[in-house]
Amino acid sequence: MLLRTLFLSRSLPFSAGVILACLSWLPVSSAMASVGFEAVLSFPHATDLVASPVGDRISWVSQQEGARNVWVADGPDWEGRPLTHYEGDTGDAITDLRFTPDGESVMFLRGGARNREGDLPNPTSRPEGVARKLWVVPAHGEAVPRELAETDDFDVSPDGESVFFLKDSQVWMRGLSRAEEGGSLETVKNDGPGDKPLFSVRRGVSTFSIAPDGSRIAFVSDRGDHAFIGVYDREENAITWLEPSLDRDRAPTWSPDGEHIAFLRIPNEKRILPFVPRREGLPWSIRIGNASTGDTREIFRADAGPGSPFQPGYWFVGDRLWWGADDRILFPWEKTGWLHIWSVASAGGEAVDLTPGEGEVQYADLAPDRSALLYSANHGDLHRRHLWQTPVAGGEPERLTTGSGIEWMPGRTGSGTLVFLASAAREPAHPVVLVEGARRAPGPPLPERFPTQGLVQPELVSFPAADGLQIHAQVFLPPAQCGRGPHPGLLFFHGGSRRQMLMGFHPGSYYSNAYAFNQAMAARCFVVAAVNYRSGVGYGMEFREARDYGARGASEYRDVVGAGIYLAGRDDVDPARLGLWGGSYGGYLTALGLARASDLFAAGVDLHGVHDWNVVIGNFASAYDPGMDEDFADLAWQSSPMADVGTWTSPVLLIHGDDDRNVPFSESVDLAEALRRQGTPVESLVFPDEVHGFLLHRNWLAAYRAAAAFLDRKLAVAD
Ligand SMILES: CC(=O)N[C@@H](C)C(=O)N[C@@H](C)C(=O)N[C@@H](C)C(=O)O
Repeated sequence: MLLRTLFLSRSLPFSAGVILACLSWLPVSSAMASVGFEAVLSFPHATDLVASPVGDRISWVSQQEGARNVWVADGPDWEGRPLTHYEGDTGDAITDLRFTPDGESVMFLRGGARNREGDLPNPTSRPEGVARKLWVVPAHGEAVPRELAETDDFDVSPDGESVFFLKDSQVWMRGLSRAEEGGSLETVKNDGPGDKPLFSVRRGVSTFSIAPDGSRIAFVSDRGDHAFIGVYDREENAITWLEPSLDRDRAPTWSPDGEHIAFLRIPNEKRILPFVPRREGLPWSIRIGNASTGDTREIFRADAGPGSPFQPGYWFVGDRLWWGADDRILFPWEKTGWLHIWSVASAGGEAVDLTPGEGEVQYADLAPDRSALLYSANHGDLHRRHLWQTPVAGGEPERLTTGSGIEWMPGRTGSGTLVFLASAAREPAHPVVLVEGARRAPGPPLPERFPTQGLVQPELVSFPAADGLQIHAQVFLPPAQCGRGPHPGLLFFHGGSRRQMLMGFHPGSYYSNAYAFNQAMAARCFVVAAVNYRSGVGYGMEFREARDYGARGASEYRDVVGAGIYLAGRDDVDPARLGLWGGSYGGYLTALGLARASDLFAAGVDLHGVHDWNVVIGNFASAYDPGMDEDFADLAWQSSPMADVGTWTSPVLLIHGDDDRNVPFSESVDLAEALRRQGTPVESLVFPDEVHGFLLHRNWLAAYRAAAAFLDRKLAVAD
């Protein structure tokens, strides 16, 4: 950087230029150094927070520089401590954290999720291969994790005596016992049906749920264009189907008395494709099934229009129902154009909007006594998340948190303590316990080298897209040491696209890293704008299901242009030095911007980007055949960067892991070939056996370092 400044400063005689450049470089270098990538990515990121159903205890997963571990904290001191001690950047995800019913042990899965072909990720290319296993560790004392089974899904019986798990898409069972009082749980080898599943189902089981008394298991058997819900009775050794239909039944949810099951019934619709707007659907319904007879009855049916397609929510709400107190069934519904949680009596009747207002629920769960719903949402503060609780039959929601931070994943311990995950502009995701109204942070602490003081508070801005739609972005400004500018500008586009960047560190690890990178690029004297483009979440259904977005016309490209014009129009930005970067869907918008507007955007970094919708849609929808609807396939092609590669002249850095299950590696291979053929400068960085959202911390570090170096080379100094 210094060398380029030395020899490119035209406005002063060389000697003065040298002196000024040296002087001007030193504070900038200190700013850059104060937010180095190693340091700004050194934070612990908390996920998967769970509250013990008994007593005052929490557990969560802490991921720090690639090492992932299970932590625990106990009231009243709430001092966090690790229960596991996995070291190193191994890429082994820890998920599905769960307390045993007595709160004395924590169970979890270790190992990444399978792809559609059933392959487990192996980003370190271990020659011996990898596994995904269920572990249990005592929540106190000398915690030694014990392996229970190789599986992808599990649950513990309500009495804590048995563990049920999925293996080869069938349900297996093992007894649980403790070798000694207070010791670790272990499976009792000979308790259970030996070396075969507890029961076998044709076409297998995709999910299951154990009845409150442990005597029966409700399960979903997904059979392609339809899905059944069955109930296996352990004593009768028999399966009862809940009124089988031509639809897709899912989310079996037991009544507290174990006699009934609430479930979703969603009509199959063949031509539902991802990455295109969906505003209407064949209305879905909620039914109550008798677990003994299999008889069912409808208690709710979505109206036509908004909310007619079942919307599971993004990030955390998911495919689920809740059976609340007074037999209220709670469910997500977008009837108002905003994703809310509603409730209806299990006997049927009028549904009630529990989370009214202009905002959408991101995460929800019942309080332990089922009387109230705890949820995180962005009502009144669209660019953050805060917590509320509300009675399951409806009423005025009570706000639990406010302020400039972001809160999500609320829960209550068996003792009633409110616990949640939180972040802020300079604080990555961490667990919080509310004690007498005061926040306690069980840890782990930020490392000394984390550059808290080098981070900026992003500013919220909005600007018109090329078609006038109001678009919001967070702007990260360079520190004073960078001088007045004009500075290079950098636009960031999140992926998904059902995502939203927020006014602080993000709940998701992928975007928490991206937020940190944007902070680091501001410290390198870029003006950075993270753009919440149409088809993202947080702004309601109309914005999310924007007309003609994605493969149906790339209308979100108008937001890319609007963002470029906004940035170029800032006094502190040099319009000749605008860059783009983003991953996956954000890589798609980066590529689209460079392909269609290399005159506006001078360079870009495209991580695992989408470049041909007909390829990527086919990767998600195996039945998709471009030949079946040539008009759509042509529109999808015209909506893809590959269609406009001929006008792409600006340099690009392509970064991709070759075990990418979301966006095939070939998307970057094919784009590179097309660009090379026409002499467009293309650089690349490839990670063998790495998946879509990089599992290895070192790969994120390498990617961000390469991206920053590339953007520095192309944009940092005015020609
Ligand atoms: C079907 C669908 O929408 N899948 C998305 C979750 C998805 O994989 N989108 C990618 C194109 C993408 O953007 N992936 C990451 C970055 C994400 O945030 O999902």
